[in-house]
Amino acid sequence: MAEPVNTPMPPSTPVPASTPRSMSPAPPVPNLSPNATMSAMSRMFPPPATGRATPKRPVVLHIGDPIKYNPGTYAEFSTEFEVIRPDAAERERSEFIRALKERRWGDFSAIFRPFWGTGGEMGRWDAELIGLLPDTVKVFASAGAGFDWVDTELLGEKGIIYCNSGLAAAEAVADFAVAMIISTFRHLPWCMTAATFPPPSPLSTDPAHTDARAREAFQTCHARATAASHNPRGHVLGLIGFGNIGQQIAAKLGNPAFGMRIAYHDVVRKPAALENSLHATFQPTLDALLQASDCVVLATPASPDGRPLVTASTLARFRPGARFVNVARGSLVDEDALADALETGHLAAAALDVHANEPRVHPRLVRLATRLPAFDGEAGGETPPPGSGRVMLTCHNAGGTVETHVGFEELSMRNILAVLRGGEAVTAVNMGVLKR
Ligand SMILES: O=CC(=O)O
Repeated sequence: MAEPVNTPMPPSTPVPASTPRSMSPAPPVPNLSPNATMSAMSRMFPPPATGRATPKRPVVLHIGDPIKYNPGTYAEFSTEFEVIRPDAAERERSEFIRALKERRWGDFSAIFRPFWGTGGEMGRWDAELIGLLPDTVKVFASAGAGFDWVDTELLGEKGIIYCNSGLAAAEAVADFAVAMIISTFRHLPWCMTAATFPPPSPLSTDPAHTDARAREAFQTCHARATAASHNPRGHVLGLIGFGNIGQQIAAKLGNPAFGMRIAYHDVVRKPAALENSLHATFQPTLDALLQASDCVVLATPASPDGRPLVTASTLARFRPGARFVNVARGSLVDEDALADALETGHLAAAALDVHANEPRVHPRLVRLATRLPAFDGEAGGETPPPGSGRVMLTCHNAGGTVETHVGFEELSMRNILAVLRGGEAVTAVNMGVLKR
């Protein structure tokens, strides 16, 4: 049964630290400070002043968890609209389809998904689901930056505006990317694995540090990681995608902070004023970017056809010893080819927050992340052998902060308020294909 939600908010379950982010073409980088308050967010995404009373309140279909962080905006939202929230069972695909077919929720005007971790139970928003939406739907506003799970073009053909929330996630993703980029220069997975090696057995009473293998792992890493580690300063950071996230990464790692030299490639060159303010050099082709970069970062949406951008042939064009970071989508990378490039040492290191078959992480990459480099006895030299301990792997966490979720909720509501009041959406992504 649908849960009526025009009542005070129930406490909701904690928001999973899943991950939002957007690589969509960027408006100017907003000041989404970690301390952004509800009212600050409201100022950032103000509703247009075109509200008009309607005799019957438009219906909003709210999929996923109840609102948790923005009671003020929600009070406005739920006064203006009749909000219907299908329960978890109704959100399963077969039941969701049945409900749409029998018009269980009537002629709703908007779809509202405020969280990334819930509200996706019905699976991909493809022709099957979109074809069942009533003609009254005008806007679908969702948490999350990526929209590879929804056919935004088809929504546009039906006259439905799709709004993402990448703007709210950009700072969190960029911060996480900074950590990952530094990891590729300093081999943090190796340092961390060595410090905790061997993992203590639950039955052992022997503290790890008395284990000879633990001492050896520590001392080897302490002595040898130096030869493989570099300061990011002066190295070229090559960003594939220069939307909100790419720009924020550039701002955090370029001059004067970390002193990296910023290069980027995107489908559309950014205005000179923006390039100048971020000291960013445009590379007109992907090849040119790869050949110029010491560390390549993916910050671009998934390919519409789901095909990888980073393949064996792309990897062959990276500089020998380059580093690679992915905070975009796992589907953009051929993971076997990446494992090959790390095992041969063509790439020095990688850091991957996203994976092609989440929640499964590619076993070759896991091995590369968790095995300590095996030195070839005393004769092994200073440089560690390629591959092992050179990959940082995380669980699609980059965008997952409280501040991001505060922004997701607020921005999704602001988008719906704007469109249903007859104004402009704040973060529409499919206006180019919208049939009115
Ligand atoms: O990956 C998460 C998102 O798309 O926001």
